[in-house]
Amino acid sequence: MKLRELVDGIGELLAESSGDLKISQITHDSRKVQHGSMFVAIEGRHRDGHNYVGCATQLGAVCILTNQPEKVPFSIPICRVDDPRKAMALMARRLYDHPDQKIKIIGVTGTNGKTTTTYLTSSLLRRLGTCGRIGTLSYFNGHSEERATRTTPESSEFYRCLGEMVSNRCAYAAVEISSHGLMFDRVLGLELQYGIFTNLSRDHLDFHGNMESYFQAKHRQFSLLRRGGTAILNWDDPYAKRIVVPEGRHTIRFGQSEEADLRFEIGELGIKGASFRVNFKGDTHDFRIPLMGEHNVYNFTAALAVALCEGRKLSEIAQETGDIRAVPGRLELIDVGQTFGVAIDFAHTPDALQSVLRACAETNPKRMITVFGAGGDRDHSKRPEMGAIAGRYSDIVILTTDNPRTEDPEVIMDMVHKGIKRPLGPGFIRQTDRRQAIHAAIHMAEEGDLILIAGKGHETTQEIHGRHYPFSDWEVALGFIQQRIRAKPLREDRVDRDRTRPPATSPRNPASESATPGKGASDD
Ligand SMILES: CC(=O)N[C@H]1[C@@H](OP(=O)(O)OP(=O)(O)OC[C@H]2O[C@@H](n3ccc(=O)[nH]c3=O)[C@H](O)[C@@H]2O)O[C@H](CO)[C@@H](O)[C@@H]1O[C@H](C)C(=O)N[C@@H](C)C(=O)N[C@H](CCC(=O)O)C(=O)O
Ligand SMILES: Nc1ncnc2c1ncn2[C@@H]1O[C@H](COP(=O)(O)OP(=O)(O)OP(=O)(O)O)[C@@H](O)[C@H]1O
Ligand SMILES: N[C@H](CCC[C@H](N)C(=O)O)C(=O)O
Ligand SMILES: [Mg+2]
Repeated sequence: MKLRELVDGIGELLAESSGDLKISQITHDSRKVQHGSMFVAIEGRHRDGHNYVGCATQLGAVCILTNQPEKVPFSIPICRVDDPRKAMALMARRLYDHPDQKIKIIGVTGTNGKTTTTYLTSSLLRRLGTCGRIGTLSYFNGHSEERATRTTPESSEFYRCLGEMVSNRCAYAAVEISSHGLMFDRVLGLELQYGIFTNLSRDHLDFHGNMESYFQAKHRQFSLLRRGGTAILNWDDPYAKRIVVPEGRHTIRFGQSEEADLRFEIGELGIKGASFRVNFKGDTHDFRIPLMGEHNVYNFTAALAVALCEGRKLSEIAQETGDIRAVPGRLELIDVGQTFGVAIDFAHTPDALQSVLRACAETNPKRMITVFGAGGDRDHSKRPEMGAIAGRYSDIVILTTDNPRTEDPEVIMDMVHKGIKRPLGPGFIRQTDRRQAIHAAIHMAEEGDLILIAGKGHETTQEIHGRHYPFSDWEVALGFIQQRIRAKPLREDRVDRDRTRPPATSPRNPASESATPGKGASDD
């Protein structure tokens, strides 16, 4: 696209003569610059993008988008704007030819359940057309999957990915919209056909300060709904009632509340999944999904709302839920025939941990063993709460390290420890090394016990001081279970190989055989 067309009405070209330049790509990251790129220089919290203008130019950038042209000492065409992130979003949307006008976008916001809901939505829509996805696990453009950098990437990547979905003839895109994404204008300009609100609970207060600001950030998603679009709200969450849906948009309230338009009633919850009855506009059907926990019934119902709006029938969807698969790292069971259960889950907020521990309790384990920690450089206030919840629902708590990032793991663990409210001993172990913590859980487990390894889910690395060390809870746990099986063979009839995923399926860095921090570290 010509530079002049891209900039028109959004910014000011400092040398009008450069208007005919062709721009092929737009990026905020000098490392991703290609020949023909517009480089957006952003002054961030840690680094100043202007320091990378030289590098961007060498890599082929042909124009710089900035609010501080005086910081660009090179003779390169400059576009001046007031806010580079906002301008980048509007220009990226233009460069990729307004992809949100060509496919229906389903935005999902909320503290927990976004990733699961986007997967379920794309699964329920697949008979109507391909559904792309943007979120924590990966970006799927309808043809190939790329490793995710953020849950909601910067607008340059976000719109590029939507553009690829259009080229790959996707009919839909299910996208996770994080509160950071909304605050940093990563999805500015986007028009949503559907806006889902899953729930709101404590998280990210390091960034938002308090729950009210956090809610207001999430609330922004609903201003993106296009006329005729639909807000899909979890009516059992008190925050949903405060969401103001703009005029000319529809609303579907889902949940167990009498007031819900799409109402469900839980039947049975257990290790094999959930059964429940759904009522929508007088039509009632029984559902059974192979996902554990009431929280997954909420996620499923949100996805169901989209499918129903798109014309699918409750009766036909009820017939096809058997092939739904667990999302990687979300209550994924490892079952290679051992006599105790092992579940891997991404719970890293108090509410998620409580939901997942409740789901585990519904399977009536002999003893509940929980291995978990809290991430560094993230909301401190959630740490003791997570400790309290783990203590409340577990017979044995093994407190360990998550991604400490730049923090001291012992300090993080001290904060979680405060909430656990039980003495160190057989019911409460502190083990800083996550690998050793998982080892301890697997070697103490007895027949009928259930081990939950929470916090890292699908992640295949552990982040320590800016370096990512290969580490996969799945692989580490599987290795120790197999070690135990070799030591004492288990009953053949319990082997369920279908529930054992092949190693390192994650789109992120595959973890190496050895999951020991210190080996094979990579820079961020
Ligand atoms: C708080 C936050 O979200 N910060 C994000 C923000 O950082 P920042 O504005 O401070 O940027 P910076 O790191 O100082 O860099 C400034 C500029 O220099 C550029 N740069 C930097 C280095 C270089 O070599 N070349 C270069 O061009 C950067 O691309 C950037 O444009 O912009 C950066 C560039 O896009 C992001 O990498 C960074 O994410 C940080 C690392 C992060 O951890 N974010 C998390 C909290 C996040 O966004 N999470 C949400 C929610 C997760 C969820 O709950 O699901 C998400 O959507 O992922
Ligand atoms: N509807 C829900 N309510 C409460 N907890 C949930 C719900 N759905 C999932 N969880 C819990 O939250 C964890 C993360 O789920 P998921 O990845 O779907 O959420 P997310 O909102 O995408 O999270 P993130 O913000 O980290 O990307 C799960 O592993 C589970 O423990
Ligand atoms: N999307 C989440 C991921 C947290 C994962 C958890 N393992 C941790 O490190 O806290 C975040 O950025 O807060
Ligand atoms: Mg997610």
